[in-house]
Amino acid sequence: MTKPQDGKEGKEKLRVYEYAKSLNMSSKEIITILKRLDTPVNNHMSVMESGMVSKVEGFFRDIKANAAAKRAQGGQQAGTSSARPTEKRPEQQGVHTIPRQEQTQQPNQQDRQVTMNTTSNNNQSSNGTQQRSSQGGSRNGQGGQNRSGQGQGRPQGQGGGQGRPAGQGGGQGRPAGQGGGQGRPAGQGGGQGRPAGQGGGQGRPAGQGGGQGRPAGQGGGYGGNRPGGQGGGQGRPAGQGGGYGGSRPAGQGAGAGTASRGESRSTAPAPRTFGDNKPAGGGQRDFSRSGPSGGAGRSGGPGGQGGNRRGGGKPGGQGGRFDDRGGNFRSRGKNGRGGKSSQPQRDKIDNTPKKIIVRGSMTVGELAKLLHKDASEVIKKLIFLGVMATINQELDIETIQLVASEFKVEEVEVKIPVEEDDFETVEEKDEEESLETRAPVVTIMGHVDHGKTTLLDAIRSTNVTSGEAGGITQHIGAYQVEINQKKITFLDTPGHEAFTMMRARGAEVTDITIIVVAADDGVMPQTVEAINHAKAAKVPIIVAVNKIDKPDANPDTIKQELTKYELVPEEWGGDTIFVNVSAKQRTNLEELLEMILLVAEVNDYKANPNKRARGTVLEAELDKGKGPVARVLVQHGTLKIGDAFVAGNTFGRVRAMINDKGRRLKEADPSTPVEITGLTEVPQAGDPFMVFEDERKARAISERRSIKQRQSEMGANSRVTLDDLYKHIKEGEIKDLNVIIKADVQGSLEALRGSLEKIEVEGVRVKSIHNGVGAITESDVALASASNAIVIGFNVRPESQAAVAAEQEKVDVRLHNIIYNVIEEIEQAMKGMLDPIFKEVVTGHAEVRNLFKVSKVGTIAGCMITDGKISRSAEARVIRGGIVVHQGKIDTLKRFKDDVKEVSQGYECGITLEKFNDIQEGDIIEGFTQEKVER
Ligand SMILES: Nc1nc2c(ncn2[C@@H]2O[C@H](COP(=O)(O)OP(=O)(O)OP(=O)(O)O)[C@@H](O)[C@H]2O)c(=O)[nH]1
Repeated sequence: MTKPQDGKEGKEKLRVYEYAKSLNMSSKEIITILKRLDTPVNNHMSVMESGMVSKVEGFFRDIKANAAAKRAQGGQQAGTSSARPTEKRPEQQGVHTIPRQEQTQQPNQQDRQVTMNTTSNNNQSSNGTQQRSSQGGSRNGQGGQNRSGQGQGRPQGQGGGQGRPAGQGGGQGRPAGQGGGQGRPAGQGGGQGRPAGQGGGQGRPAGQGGGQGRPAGQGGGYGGNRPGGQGGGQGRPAGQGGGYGGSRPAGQGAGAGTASRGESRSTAPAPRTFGDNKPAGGGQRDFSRSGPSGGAGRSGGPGGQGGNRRGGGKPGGQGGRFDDRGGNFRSRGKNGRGGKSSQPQRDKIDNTPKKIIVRGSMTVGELAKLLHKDASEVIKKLIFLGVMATINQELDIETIQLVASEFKVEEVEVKIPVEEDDFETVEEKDEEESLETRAPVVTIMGHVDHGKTTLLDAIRSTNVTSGEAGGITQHIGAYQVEINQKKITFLDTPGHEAFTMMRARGAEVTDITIIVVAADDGVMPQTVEAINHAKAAKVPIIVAVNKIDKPDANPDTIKQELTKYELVPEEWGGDTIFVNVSAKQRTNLEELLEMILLVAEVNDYKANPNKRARGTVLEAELDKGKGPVARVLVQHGTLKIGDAFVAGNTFGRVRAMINDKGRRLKEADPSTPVEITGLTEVPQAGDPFMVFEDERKARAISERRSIKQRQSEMGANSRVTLDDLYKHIKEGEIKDLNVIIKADVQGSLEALRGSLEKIEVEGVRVKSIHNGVGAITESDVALASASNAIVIGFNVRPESQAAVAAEQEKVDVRLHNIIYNVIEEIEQAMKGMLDPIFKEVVTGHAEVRNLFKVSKVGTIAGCMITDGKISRSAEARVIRGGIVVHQGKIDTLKRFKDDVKEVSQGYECGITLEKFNDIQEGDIIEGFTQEKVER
């Protein structure tokens, strides 16, 4: 009692909930007590006036006094021996057992119970808890009595023995400890049926239960008006009945079940119970029921009532179902008012998972299942979160996370499955902060003999001698050099064939290209090819003017020539970096490397190293010793030993990894080239590579990919051909037709290119991505394949290998010998590319006769259709005095209150226009549509 006072003193205004808290009680309990004391309050936030506090305290004192009296009485009735168990042992058991609910969910209650129990032994304590306890105590006391009353009825040992073992019996329904005291000693009564210990745990706190039906202690409740004591005995322990509202005095209940209600109910059940193994004291059912209610009864009190009712309500026989019926109990508890708060917890085992894995959106029902909850519980949470949802409603991941956190799920792991079979097409978006700078990947291209290989070797050996003294570089398709503490990765397959082949396979590996031009030779056909390949790939170009050591070297001529290909040196106002080098003499190599770093810095190449690896197979072969080996460039994530992966249509597990220096690696981060073993088959260069969680999955994916590839090889190709150009354009919104022109002589080449590039019909134009004199080569086909281009041969034929490649890659090669035919063919194909022509068709007119201004809707024009019809889907223009004042869409079209699709001549209708409210009486609304016209 001091507590509440303290609380009050501490604050100006003491709210009900604060006061309740200080007593370790619920607000509802306090509100109920206040009501009984004729000082009703509205809710838990109401202010406790000082008078109220003292009233409540007085109330508690009365109860304590009553309880003490009853205890004394009970003691006499039951005899000391039986009384003891009730008060001490059983209670204690109960307390221990019960905690199962309370420990997990309501520690306070546990405390309360304990206190209560204690209090029953020590009624004198004066603080809030004790008050409660004291109530409890009284109940217990009663229970004790009741039980004891019963105790006689059924021998302690017996009842429990059979029906439920004392230890257990209390079990859920009700804690053995309590009621048991006398009626059946915990130890005994419980017997088999249900262990006292347990029962208590869940059903109701040991301390209370009053052994059987319902713990006497409870009955006492706050102020029961009816003599529960007696009835309690068998039917239901008096104690409970008492509860708050109980009309009978709790204290008494115990007895023989005399209580008016007690009897009727209790008696009926009792027999069964007994018969069934339960100790006489209380029918099992009674027990059980009462147990729950009473027990629950929050040690202190309210439970009591519920207990009574229940006890009575259901015959003992049910007791056996304790466990299963938790739910029932609970709900009844509520109805009965008693122990509302504790009861739900009793039955509830918190089986909410600590962690859930979410793989995309799911329905409310699915989420409920995942959370081990009823859908209704999830829906309830959603309502709290402001989302009205049905069981079948889809929830997005964010909402799922919110709901999960509401249920106190500690971790929600979101695993969005990627379209795993076509993993190369899936673009993984990384958070900006997860990205780290990676080394640029460089490819060297250029004309034959201009020094590509020499340059690559020079760069590599420069690096070897400087950083990797004595190291022997391995050929693994690429190597890394380090300059100024920054790495650069070079693909060591020179030439644009490999580059384009990669691109044709969808692998965008290169970040920067170096076009090598020999200063003594100048720009040659393959130089141009290389430039075109790089441009088609939209990769920055650095020009390395090589062989400047040669006496006839003339770098400026090279610069001059390259301006034709839009490669203008910076010093001439362009943006292309030119570096004069001598691969042979290793002149200016550092400057070249620095320029690469500069371009890299500008482009800020980044990747997320902290995820599973993805990359591209640079080369692969069957090694006699190692089996299939693949040289892979890791582009995203980090590749680790033991990772299961798919490479193209093959799969494997990384057994060993070596880098370009021949060192064994355990991990390879982005831009690192590595040679890996552990494949089951040999993939192809350019194949995409990706790590999966396990080998089984990797195998399944690779198998599906193989099947798919075979199917697509048999099926239609996806390359652009003149025949299905229109279809491709429609699907892909292609607005340029890429062509590669090969001709017999420069003159006809220029003529053809000029004519084709002039074809430009309404935004669609021909783009010559590469042209040259001579036969159609494999490289032309590869470029066409990579760039979705058509190859036009004028008076030339494809080389045999190119023909095969074109066949394989499904590249459309058109061979002509009359320029006019080429142009006509291309023009026709392009017609399909044109956007359709639309013609406006006026559907009708409406005259605005009335205006209705409706807030939130805007101005509704009450119209009469004067001719034709107006459709909801049509566009409309507003004509005022012959002038068009607005053109836009119709928002709503109504006949009376109904939305309609169209209204015809002679009918009235209401029209609102999208984003236009300035309509006036007398305006004419003209409805019109756009119709497609064939070209
Ligand atoms: N004087 C001089 N000769 C060079 C230089 N770079 C390369 N060479 C020579 O040019 C010839 C061709 O060099 P490569 O490196 O094989 O040229 P490439 O472009 O790789 O040739 P392909 O592999 O046939 O395409 C070799 O004899 C080199 O020694 C240089 O900077 N100065």
